[in-house]
Amino acid sequence: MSKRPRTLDSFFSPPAVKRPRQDENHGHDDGANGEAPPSDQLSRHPTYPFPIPHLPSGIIDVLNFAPAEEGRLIIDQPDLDLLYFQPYIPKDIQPPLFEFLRSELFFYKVQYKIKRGPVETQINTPRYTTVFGIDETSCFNDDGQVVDVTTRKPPSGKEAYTCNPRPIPQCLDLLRTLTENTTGCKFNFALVNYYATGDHSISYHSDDERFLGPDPAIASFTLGAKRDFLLRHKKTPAAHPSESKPMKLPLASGDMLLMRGKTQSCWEHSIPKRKGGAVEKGRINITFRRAMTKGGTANYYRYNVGDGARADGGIIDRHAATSPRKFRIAVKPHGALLHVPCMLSARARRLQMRTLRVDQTFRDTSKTHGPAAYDAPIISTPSPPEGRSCRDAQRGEMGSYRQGETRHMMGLRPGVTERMRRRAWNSFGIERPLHDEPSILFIDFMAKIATSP
Ligand SMILES: O=C(O)CCC(=O)C(=O)O
Ligand SMILES: [Fe+2]
Repeated sequence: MSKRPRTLDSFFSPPAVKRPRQDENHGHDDGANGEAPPSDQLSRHPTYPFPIPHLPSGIIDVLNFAPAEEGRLIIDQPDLDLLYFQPYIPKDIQPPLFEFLRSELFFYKVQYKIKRGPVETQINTPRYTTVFGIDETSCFNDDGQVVDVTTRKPPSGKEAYTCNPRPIPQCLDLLRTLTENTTGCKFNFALVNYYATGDHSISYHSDDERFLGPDPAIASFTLGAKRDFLLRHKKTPAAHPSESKPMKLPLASGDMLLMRGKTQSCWEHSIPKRKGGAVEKGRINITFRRAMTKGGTANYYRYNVGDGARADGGIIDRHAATSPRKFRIAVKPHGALLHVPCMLSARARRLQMRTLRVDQTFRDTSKTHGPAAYDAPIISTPSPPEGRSCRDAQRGEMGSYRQGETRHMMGLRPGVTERMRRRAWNSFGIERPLHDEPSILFIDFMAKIATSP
């Protein structure tokens, strides 16, 4: 990290939104203080906008008891072959796993154009998505490079990928392996949908693309809010409507539905919009699939990550649901000042404070800048110890906010109790408060700004 200029203005200038380099020292403690997660606890890849933490061991331990229930066969309709686990993921870890994935994965709201005849239509995907994995023809070598499975060389020329495939991070790969063991199926893709509100949906479709091969098996997990999953037989000349009836499965947190056999070729499924408080807490759906060809990989990245997976390096595009930004906190012995340069458009954006973690490490400014040169204390303002969100701030708990500006500050009141300070620091992943440290410390961290739908 370069030295910061000393003026207040320069401190307040929004940090550049840049793509983290792979060799950046994410989450690594420089040894000065604190216990940021060790680097081997993160899944990293140049295609990731930011590293993804490994699953906490508490979740892994319980996950190993999955499936929580035996699967129930649903084969009583023509061409339907479902195995339904209610639930698959043990109850105790459903909420933390949901929260973990929601805050640690990066999601996109993809837009794309389709052409029907001369008419071009823009589609706005009505949910957040993200995808990891690569088809059967290739894999990632130990350096994270995409290589052909037989030659072990990067595919080139006509064989080259038009997207940047992303390896499945540890937190999803553990679940993928468990699912393979339970089902006897092979999966190389993890496609994640995040339905943040009841307005989010997926319309009737079937996952019958040729690149999945004939009669594909797809394992589909639910975490968070319960949502109805509708199924109906496709209208084909051979189908007799009287022989099959539409179905509704109220998929609840932890459930896993394995769709296999002719389910994709003969049936369609959807998650319709729903109203009501319960759906507003959001639902994550993870599907594991197996793609056979490069075309499958390109298709999945195009529709689930959009420009985020372009081979030319574009990562976080404007459709990103959660954009990682680097922020900076200045900690004084008697309080903390959090300066959050976020492009806040009133109710549209929320700072996901819970998703913060220390990215770089603290820096003792008495050595690098000299505390006298730093005038941050003047912006010290009352706010809740863990100033949760910009909305808190708008209720008057935020101090220095100038209309039309892209800067926000939330701070701990000077003189907060040791306990409050400890909590605040803990919320940034710092276990040991630096209360006897006389100088201002800077902590750089990543936060995600979620754009509400
Ligand atoms: O959210 C779900 O349960 C279904 C998702 C789905 O059908 C898909 O991603 O293809
Ligand atoms: Fe689907």
